[in-house]
Amino acid sequence: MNKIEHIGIAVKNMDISCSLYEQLLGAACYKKELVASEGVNTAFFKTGQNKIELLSATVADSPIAKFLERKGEGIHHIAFDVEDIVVEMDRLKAAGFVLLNEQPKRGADNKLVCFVHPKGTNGVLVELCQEIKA
Ligand SMILES: CC[C@H](C(=O)O)C(=O)SCCNC(=O)CCNC(=O)[C@H](O)C(C)(C)COP(=O)(O)OP(=O)(O)OC[C@H]1O[C@@H](n2cnc3c(N)ncnc32)[C@H](O)[C@@H]1OP(=O)(O)O
Ligand SMILES: [Co+2]
Repeated sequence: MNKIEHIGIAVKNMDISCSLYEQLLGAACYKKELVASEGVNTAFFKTGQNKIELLSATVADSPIAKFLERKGEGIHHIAFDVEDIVVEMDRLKAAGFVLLNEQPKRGADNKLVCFVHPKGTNGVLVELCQEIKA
C-alpha cells in the first residue's frame, strides 16, 4: 500500500456538499464523475498528496444509499494507492481478508479498484486503487 489515495465521504446532496468542501478546503472540485456501476456520483478534491472523494447515491439500492439510510452522512471508506492491484488482492486473500469483488473493477478517476469487507478490517471499508496507465 503506497499511500492513502482518497477518503470517501457519503453525502446526501452533492451540490450543497461540493460548495461546503470548496469552502472548507479552499480548493475547487477538480473532477465530477458518475460511476453508474456503483450507483454513485463522485466529486474529487486534491488536498496535498491525498484526495477527498464526495459520494452521493444515484439509485436507492446502492452501497451509498444504504449507508446513508443506516448511518447518515460521514466517512464511508479509505482508499489506498497500490502498484499492482492483482498482487495486492492475492496477498490480502491469502491473509484471510474478504474481498468484495473477485476481479478488479473500474472505479472513478481513472482507477481499477477492489473493496475489502469492513467485517475484517475493524469496521472500516477499505478500497484498493491502481492508476490505469495510458
Ligand atoms: C468505485 C467508485 C468510487 C471510487 O473510489 O472509484 C467508490 O469509492 S464507490 C463507493 C461505493 N461502493 C462500495 O462501497 C462498494 C463496496 N461496498 C459494498 O459492497 C457494500 O457497501 C458492503 C458489503 C460494505 C455493505 O453492503 P451490505 O448490503 O451488506 O450493507 P448493509 O447495510 O447490510 O451492511 C452490512 C454491514 O456492513 C456495515 N457497513 C456497510 N457499509 C459500511 C462502510 N462503508 N463502512 C463500514 N461498515 C459498513 C454495516 O454497518 C453492517 O454492519 P452490521 O455490523 O451488520 O450492522
Ligand atoms: Co472511493
